Amino acid sequence: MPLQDIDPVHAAVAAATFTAILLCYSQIRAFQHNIAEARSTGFKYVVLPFFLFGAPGAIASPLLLPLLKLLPERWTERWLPLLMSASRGWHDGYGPFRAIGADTFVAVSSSRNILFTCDPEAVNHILRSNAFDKPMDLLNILNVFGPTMTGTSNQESRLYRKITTPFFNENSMQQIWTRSLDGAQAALKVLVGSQKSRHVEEMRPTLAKLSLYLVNAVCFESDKDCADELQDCSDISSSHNMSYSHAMHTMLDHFATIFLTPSWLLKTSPLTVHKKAGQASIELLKYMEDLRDSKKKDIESGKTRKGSTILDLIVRAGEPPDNHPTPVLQPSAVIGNIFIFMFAGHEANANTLTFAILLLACHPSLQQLLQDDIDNILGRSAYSHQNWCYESLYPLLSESMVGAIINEALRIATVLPFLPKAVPKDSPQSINISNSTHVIPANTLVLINTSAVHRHPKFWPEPRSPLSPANNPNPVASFNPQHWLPSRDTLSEKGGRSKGLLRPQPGTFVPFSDGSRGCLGKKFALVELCALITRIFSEYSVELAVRGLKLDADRAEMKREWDKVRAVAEHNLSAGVEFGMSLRLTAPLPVTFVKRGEERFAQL
Ligand code: HEM
Repeated sequence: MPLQDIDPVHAAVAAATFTAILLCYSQIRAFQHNIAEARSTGFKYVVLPFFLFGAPGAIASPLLLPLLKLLPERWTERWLPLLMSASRGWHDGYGPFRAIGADTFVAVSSSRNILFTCDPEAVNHILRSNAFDKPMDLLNILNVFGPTMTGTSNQESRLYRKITTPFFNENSMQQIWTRSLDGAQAALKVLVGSQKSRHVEEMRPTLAKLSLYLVNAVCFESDKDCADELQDCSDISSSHNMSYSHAMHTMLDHFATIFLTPSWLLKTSPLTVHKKAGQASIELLKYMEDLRDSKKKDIESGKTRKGSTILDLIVRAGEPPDNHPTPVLQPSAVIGNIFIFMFAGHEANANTLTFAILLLACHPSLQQLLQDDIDNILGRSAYSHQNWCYESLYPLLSESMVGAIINEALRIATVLPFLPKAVPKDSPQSINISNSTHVIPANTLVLINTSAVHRHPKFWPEPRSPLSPANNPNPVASFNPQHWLPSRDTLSEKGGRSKGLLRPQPGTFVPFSDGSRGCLGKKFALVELCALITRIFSEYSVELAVRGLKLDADRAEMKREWDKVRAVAEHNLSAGVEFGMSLRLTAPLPVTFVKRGEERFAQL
């Protein structure tokens, strides 16, 4: 038939049909191939209709997931929780593993297979083996300002770690200890003022500013006043439109928008969300460039001590060494790594501290045990934190109820519900579980589900709440710092004991990850949290805010009101928790800070 006789509509339909058949065929082939690979591992497998991870997943999820949720549950119960891992992973905890009946399994999709695991042997092996890399396609979200230690391959990240590791020495720990004690005092002034007790509607914003202030003071040489930073009243210089802290927190609140929207659109879009996100990222970039430039000047004029801060180490590595034309760090990596330390160095601390305080507010009797330990350890120096010596007190406090509470908050409110890893594209990796070897095919994505690891029923049995058994998960009912102090309360046998605190079996407690890509700031975070908790609870108790109760209310009435407020707290600490850049409480949970001795609900 001559070409001009072909009906264009028919031609288009034929082309579309052919393309659709080709697409279906290639999808079926890809599924067949990936199912065969999943079988070859010897693990159970589940088939996913889509691969909803990384940037395409983040765009498609808001449209697809609500539709998939409309399907009958019995069709979706095995795979939908896996597709919703990013938003629901913490809530579901061990649930998906229980549903599938295995601690390690493969989720098959046409584009890529995912190995999900919460098995301690597998977790320990994967985290400690350098052969498992980071999935850069998923983590490049962190490289918005330039390559970062967290968002790059093992090889590149090793260079950034080598440059910054010298900062994490005992001198820096001493500094974070002292600054945190002063910072806690400033935060208490903002939260409670000079009153004996005060309701605080939302504690997290103040604690987030405090953690950001601390990381800037110790790692980035900021000389800003803590009280000014906490109240957002530091001077904003003429070259900026937002305070530093406002820029950082707005940027983190809009991280996904910034990552997914092209920068030209952020600049020109009329949408408020784009404008806010764009302005915050521009402002934050300017702040980081200002820091870099003023450090460069100090280095040139010899005004600064070599290697004393993260800023110094990063900026020096960005300068060409004598007789060398190129620096060790590229300019974009200088800014990228300044950003990652600012972000990683405060967000997780603020969230962990918020959870720890709120969980203690729900448990007055545990708070009392904490304060007993603090009093015993501090002795007569209790009221003047200026004399609290890091070298002598930190080891004691970290092995007491203070350390137990930090570990328990890290266990329950797992800051990162997943640790992503990847099998290299060109070499399959084997893991041993219970004396069986499993070969994981090349390019498999590996998701260590830390929420399931930390709530694995075999290692961390959880009591149900008598108040609201329906809450799932139930951090309030599960909060049991005495897990960590077996000598106070003999719980189930779980591994050995390191000095005072329980040392859990390898692979059952990994809030900071582990191995060569484990958290570089682990001790920094633990020292900061220890100082803040000790300083706050040495002087104050924190109670759930029970409003409208008369001063002469009798014990029964007080108990009734308290139980009501606690049930709301249990619900909010479960349903009101979200994962964005890290796990956060987003529901309101007002508390009352009370001078010790003035508590109203301690004895109920
Ligand atoms: C409660 C506080 C903290 C928690 C729970 C925490 C947790 C983690 C986890 C789980 C990772 C591994 C992430 C992954 O594998 O994708 C990590 C990495 C990292 N953390 Fe932390 N972190 C905390 C505080 C800090 C602090 C205070 C700093 C710095 C001052 C810091 C700096 C880093 C850095 C630089 C990395 C990247 C390491 C690498 O990729 O090689 N973190 N953190």
